[in-house]
Amino acid sequence: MDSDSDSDGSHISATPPRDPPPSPPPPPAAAASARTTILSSIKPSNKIKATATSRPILRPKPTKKRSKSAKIPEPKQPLKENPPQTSVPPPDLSNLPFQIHRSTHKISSFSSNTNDSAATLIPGGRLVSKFASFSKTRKKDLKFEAIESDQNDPLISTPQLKAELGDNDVVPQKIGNDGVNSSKAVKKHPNCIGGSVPSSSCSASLLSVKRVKCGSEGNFVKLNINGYGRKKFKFKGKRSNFGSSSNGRQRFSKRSKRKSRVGDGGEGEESGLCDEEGLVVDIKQTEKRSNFDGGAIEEAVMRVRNEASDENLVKLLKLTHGYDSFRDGQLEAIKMVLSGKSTMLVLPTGAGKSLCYQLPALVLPGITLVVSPLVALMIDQLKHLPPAIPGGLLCSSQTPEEASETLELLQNHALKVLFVSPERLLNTEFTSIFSGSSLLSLVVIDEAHCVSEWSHNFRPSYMRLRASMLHAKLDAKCILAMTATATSKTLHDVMHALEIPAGNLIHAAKMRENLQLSLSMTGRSLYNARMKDLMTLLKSSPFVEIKSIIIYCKFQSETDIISKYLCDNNISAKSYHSSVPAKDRSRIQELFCLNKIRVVVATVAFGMGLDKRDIGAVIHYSLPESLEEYVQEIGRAGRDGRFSYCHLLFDEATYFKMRSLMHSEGVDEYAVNKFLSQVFSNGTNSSGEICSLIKESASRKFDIKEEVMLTILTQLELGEVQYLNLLPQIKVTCTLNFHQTSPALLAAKDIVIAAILKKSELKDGQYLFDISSIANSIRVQAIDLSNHLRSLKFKGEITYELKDQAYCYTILNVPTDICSLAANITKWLSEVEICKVRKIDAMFNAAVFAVKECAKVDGCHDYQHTPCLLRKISEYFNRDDDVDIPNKMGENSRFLRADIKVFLQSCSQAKFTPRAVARIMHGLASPAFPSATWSKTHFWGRYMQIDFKVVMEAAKEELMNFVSKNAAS
Ligand SMILES: Nc1ncnc2c1ncn2[C@@H]1O[C@H](COP(=O)(O)OP(=O)(O)OP(=O)(O)O)[C@@H](O)[C@H]1O
Repeated sequence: MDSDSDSDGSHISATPPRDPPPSPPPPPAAAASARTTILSSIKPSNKIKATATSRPILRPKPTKKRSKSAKIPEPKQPLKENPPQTSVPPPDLSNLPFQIHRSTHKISSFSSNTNDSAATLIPGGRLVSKFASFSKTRKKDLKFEAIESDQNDPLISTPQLKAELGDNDVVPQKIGNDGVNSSKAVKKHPNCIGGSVPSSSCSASLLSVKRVKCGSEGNFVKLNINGYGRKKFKFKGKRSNFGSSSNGRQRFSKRSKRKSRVGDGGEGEESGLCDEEGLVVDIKQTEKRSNFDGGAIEEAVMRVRNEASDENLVKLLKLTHGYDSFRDGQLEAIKMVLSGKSTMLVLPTGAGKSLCYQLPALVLPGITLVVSPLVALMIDQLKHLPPAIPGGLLCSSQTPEEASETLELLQNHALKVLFVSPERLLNTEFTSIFSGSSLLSLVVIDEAHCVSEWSHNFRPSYMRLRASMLHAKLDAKCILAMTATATSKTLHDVMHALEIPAGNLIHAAKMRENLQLSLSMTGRSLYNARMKDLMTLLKSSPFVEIKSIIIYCKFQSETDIISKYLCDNNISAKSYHSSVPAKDRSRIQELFCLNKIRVVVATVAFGMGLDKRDIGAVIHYSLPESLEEYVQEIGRAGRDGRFSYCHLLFDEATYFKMRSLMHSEGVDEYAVNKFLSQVFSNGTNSSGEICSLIKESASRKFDIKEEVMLTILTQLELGEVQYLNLLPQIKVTCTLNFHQTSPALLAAKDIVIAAILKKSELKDGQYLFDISSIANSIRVQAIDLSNHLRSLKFKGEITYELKDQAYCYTILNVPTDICSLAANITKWLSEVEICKVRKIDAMFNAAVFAVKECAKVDGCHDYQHTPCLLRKISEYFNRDDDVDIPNKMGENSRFLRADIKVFLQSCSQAKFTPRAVARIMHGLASPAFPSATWSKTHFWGRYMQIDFKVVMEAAKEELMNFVSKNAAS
């Protein structure tokens, strides 16, 4: 396929040229003058009002009392002392599932040794190692902007905060609660909070956890994720054991989520310090930790084991987490799990789902395995484990040594909680640890909606998480599935896959009541208008007073433009998306958490695993893809229980663009057919030979996105007939050099090297070979071969480079009828595509309803539509997903067929499918038709407003005409 040619004839069309591209945002001066105009009309009202202009202009309200300049944002005051200044009556806080307290303490930072990355913690209070809080999101694809597959990528950068903030930002002198000057506040992994952790012996006996032998550096596991800061953790200052805080050494620890809520629980105000990963350190909590009574916990655990009564559980909660009571749904979920019942738990964002596995993990005899979709999330959750619960994680970025250290801890019963990605379950070495071992007590599926293709965030790797597989491979006795956002259809699907009985659903997904939802619609394609509206919004009350804001955008380019625009207008802002280097993303998150950046302008990549409690506003600069995404993102605001503000700016043009994007993963039966033929081209092989499919080239060849290929492969493994067995993905093309021993000598004592010499091609003195074919020739797993090469490299014998990430599998059954299999798979994928389109339609319709149709009763007024949006959200989550949602798409255009015809003539050398043509007409890039080439065509994105299916139908007809004409001539 010649997809790189852009025909000269593309300028000929039946329609006039498109609108000119949007002009850049106004210069700061212009914006400033606009601002002056707006400010001159300030009225003492905080309501958002429309001006006489056609575009809604949001008027700022003067700040009643501001003690500091806008540059140094004030910390929010305690709610009780300073209720939000809004015309909307503050919510009835007594209804909140938690009490609200605010810190009046100064936020400051402290120094740390930041170069090490780490991850596993074991009882004994040693910091096993430490890691940065953020990982790289590899995919640029919008849909998966926030999703990091452990299998695929995530680079975790190590923060260099001290260097980045400069010494001024470092607060090295901290006086411990015991009065001792702990001049070096050494950063610790929070799951191993130095002196504040209970005595190891108590913890170990309590949990029947064996202490692991440790070297001079203590119980240490290195986890230098993805090579960042690949240094051993160097402990600065005197290391203390569990309970050693009693020796007078003050420890600063990251404030865990539960710590922050200790303050909430009415135990006085927090003392907030920020550590270099941006998490607040709470001295009071550290005191709690140092008072941590392992013996008491052990007794409380025993009592719960004897009788899981409310009283016993509350006592345990108090001892482990410091909370006085459970929140809605928690106690019920914990009791279900403790009684061995698989449970589906739906709680809103920030409602405390983690606790529902943390306590059972402590009480249950075996290990709790937590499957999580993002490495960033795993890290976050590991950090927030209470000190009594030793945890670890396994991810693909670890070296084999690091991973085997964690595995050793696991097998030695030194871990109670282990975080893994779903891809880990492809690893038979890993799953074999559990099968038939009774090692595992509980499997937790975090973000369980990812299991369902009807969710807003379906992950192919999550498909693997079916009860049958979990029982068979892991010997899982009990499953806890958790999510904050799932429609009835998604829930049904997840519960079906995980075999959770309907009666075991705990659904307390009522939205938090401290979020005020407002929205405004901007004029069509008025890029500048939207930008100005945003600026006006930020200069208006209540946003002008808010010190911590996230602005969500759909496109990476938007985040860069907006953050620059805000900076030009004296608002400290940074853009955040998956193309920002991992290290910079880490830094941005840190600075945001330190309140050194007021606004983060981000794609969906930002937020997951972020527990910044004082985010006062979330602004959507463009429409979220679904109400699920909207709910998830606004859920970042107001985690401290304070009144917080969420504004949605939207417009029709962006809706059309995004609706088009919902079709970007669709596939044709033709492509699926070709793909399946390639997958099964090797036929069955009883010896279980490894087949591999290089992701990038296959994706281009079949014009199917990588994520979709994986979905198909997973379906082939998990469908009614098991056609294949997926193996972990690896890079298959290897270029190798020998260094110490001669190749022949090494081959004589190493079977792998012998095979390489036999099967590789010698090119410029380097040996070039395919990992899977070498593995097949000596009948080892590809992953084992890679590990073997790694160890030879470690010994200095060889160096090598790997490239070409590939899907690996073994074929179990070859389908008798590939065509009907392809038809079935395509039908299923097209239903998924329709479902995504419905989701964005539902989002758009809810927003349009609020703006245009809301009768402004029940408390809605001006731009503020909390009641009606909440109603729409609730209806959406409770109704059947299959209902058709009216949409604004055009049914046809009289120029469409003519334009397609001209386009096909002008690109006669390229091979198109109807979908490929429709994508180009909708301005959608695909692996075989990249935007770098095809966006140059005159027709790119011209028919975005015509329903994709209609364009595809027209393309099909024109292609048939074109082919028959060519055949005739
Ligand atoms: N019973 C409780 N009392 C007080 N605070 C609690 C309680 N349970 C949990 N919390 C706190 O609530 C916060 C949010 O908890 P958690 O991170 O588990 O929420 P979540 O439901 O997983 O949110 P998300 O869906 O955004 O990941 C944490 O700071 C946690 O410590």
